[in-house]
Amino acid sequence: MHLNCKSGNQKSAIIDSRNGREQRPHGDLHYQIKQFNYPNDAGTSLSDVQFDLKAGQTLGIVGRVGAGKSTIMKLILREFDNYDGQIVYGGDDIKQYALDSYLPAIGYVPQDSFLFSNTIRENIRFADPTVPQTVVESVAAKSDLSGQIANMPAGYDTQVGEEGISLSGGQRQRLAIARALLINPELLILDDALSAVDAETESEILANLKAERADKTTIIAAHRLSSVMNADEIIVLDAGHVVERGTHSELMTQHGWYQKMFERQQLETKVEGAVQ
Ligand SMILES: Nc1ncnc2c1ncn2[C@@H]1O[C@H](COP(=O)(O)OP(=O)(O)OP(=O)(O)O)[C@@H](O)[C@H]1O
Repeated sequence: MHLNCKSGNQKSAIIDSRNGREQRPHGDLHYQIKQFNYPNDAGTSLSDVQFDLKAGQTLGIVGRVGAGKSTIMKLILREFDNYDGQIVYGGDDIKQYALDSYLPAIGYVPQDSFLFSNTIRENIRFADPTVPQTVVESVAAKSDLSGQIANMPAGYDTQVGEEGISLSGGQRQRLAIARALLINPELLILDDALSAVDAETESEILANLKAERADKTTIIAAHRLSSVMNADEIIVLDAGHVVERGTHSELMTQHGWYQKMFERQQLETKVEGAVQ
């Protein structure tokens, strides 16, 4: 089972490769989708989406609501196989890997993650309950959650979920990132996973990830453009197409959606700061 797969998604019948490659994918990720339509959906959800990422690089994906950001990730996560195109990771088509080897190498953090009725510690080390406390503390620190846990009634033994305290949206997101980091994923996918975290905390977490994951790949989909501005490449999607691409500074000279949206968000941040 994939650690963070969204439940309830309509899935096509994906086939686990018999005699599939039983190896963790690592290295370059080549993504080339000519076309993808959801089963039973008349519209085209992705069309001509292409990018290449080397191990250690970060890709940012932005665009309006429903542009297709999550759909890009779903294909990497093998939720659907019925696309025209190819995704090659570590030299092999992702369909050639055994799912049990492939999926545990990917840390997927959605906007909302589930929380078990259990302690903070067990929630973080869900993927491997034998992991020592030092590792749990280390991933909590990288997710900027240590200080918050220290202030909870019983620290890492604090019960959360139905029978315990409830966490704020930002705390839940940080816990989900800690949970994903525990498996030291080759590819970390943050799918609007920092939306409830304030901008300052977000930049601390992103700086930690950059420092700690020098040879690992990260994909960040976000509405807040500050989440992706330090990415090696940013793609702007609209209705399943890539309409702009480049680094932050390149996109800021293109006078397109990215530049306008970035300036608008900067202004909103200033106004909010002045009101507070
Ligand atoms: N399981 C599904 N079946 C059919 N259509 C879907 C499914 N999931 C998403 N879609 C459609 O595909 C398109 C892209 O959706 P997607 O969730 O990838 O967008 P997004 O850019 O991630 O949006 P958001 O910013 O709201 O997260 C939308 O039109 C959406 O309605």
